[in-house]
Amino acid sequence: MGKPASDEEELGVDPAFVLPPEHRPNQLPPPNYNNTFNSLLSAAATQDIPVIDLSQNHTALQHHLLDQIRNACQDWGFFQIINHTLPLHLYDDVHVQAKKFFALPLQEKKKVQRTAACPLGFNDTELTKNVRDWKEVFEFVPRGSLELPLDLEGSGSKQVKVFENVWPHNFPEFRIACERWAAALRGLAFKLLELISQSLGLPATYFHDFFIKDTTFMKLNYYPRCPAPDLVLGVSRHKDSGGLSILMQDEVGGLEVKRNDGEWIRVVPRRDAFVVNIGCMIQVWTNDKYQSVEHRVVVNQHKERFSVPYFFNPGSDTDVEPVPDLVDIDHPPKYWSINWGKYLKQRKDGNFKNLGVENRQIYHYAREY
Ligand SMILES: O=C(O)CCC(=O)C(=O)O
Ligand SMILES: [Fe+2]
Repeated sequence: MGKPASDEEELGVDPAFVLPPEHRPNQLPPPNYNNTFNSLLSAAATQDIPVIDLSQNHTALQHHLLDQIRNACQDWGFFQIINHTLPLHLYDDVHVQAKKFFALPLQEKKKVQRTAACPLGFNDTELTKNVRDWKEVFEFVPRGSLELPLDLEGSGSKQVKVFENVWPHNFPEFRIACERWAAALRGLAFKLLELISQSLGLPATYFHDFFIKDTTFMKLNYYPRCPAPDLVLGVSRHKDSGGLSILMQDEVGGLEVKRNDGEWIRVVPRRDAFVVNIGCMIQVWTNDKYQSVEHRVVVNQHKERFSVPYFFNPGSDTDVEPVPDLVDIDHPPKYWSINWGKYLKQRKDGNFKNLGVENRQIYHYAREY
């Protein structure tokens, strides 16, 4: 990327991936891989994000569950859920098919490549904060197509552009596995949204209508082994921008969450758990009561890694602003209204090419900004 080849030889990787020193990962001692989830528990960081048991979701224990969710959202912005009742064999199918897809020759994957014109499909040049991520991604929308506004400047035009999923040809089992898993996740996403509403003292279905025509994205993330894991990241530090993120990861580990004291904490992979985190739109709705927390992905020299996030997002035409019930004289609204469709479009454009400026963030809509 404009640098002499010698830089690459010296660094071990293309300089486009190399982070400024202050954003490079801290190296954990090399884990003792023998391919089981348990062996990794001992090698990972000493504190884990809260693990919440969803089987408590019945009258006798619901109070307790809501307390746990409130505490996790306030203290971490992240938690893991167990006893979620989703059939894991559907995830295993996705994992198997994802492995097959990413093992295809690059020219095959590029046939379904994401372009400047369409934010769906395969991508191996994603940027986070304008540095290349050490990963390959396949992205699709569970609804089949995505409608985004054309006008970002506020001319009042309601014109939209419709993007369709792009699936690899002659690979129907890949599409079937992805669509089945996405369909199974939608119910869980609404359930989590209800619990979050209740944990805020709002009616369970308070946010439902915003998500009826959801713009949910799913990603299959593939992080290849990396010769220089101390210089690059699979995904640089970022906050998820939408509603809720619900992620399955394999046993390798690498996801790190920024604790409120600024320390990066490794999320311990659990076969039976989803990682759930609050996105920026929930931060705006809750007027900062629940915040979207920075996280990043560390890669490693020994093992490739897969993860499958489900980004549960509101409908494109949703105007997101602090919920009136969460605002009062002591807690005045911190944000102006954000049109989710326009915000999403701007962020997608920024992830695709280096626009030379910081990507759109919610603090650009903060009232005192
Ligand atoms: O791979 C992971 O564990 C997290 C990925 C992530 O943060 C993202 O895709 O936004
Ligand atoms: Fe993320």
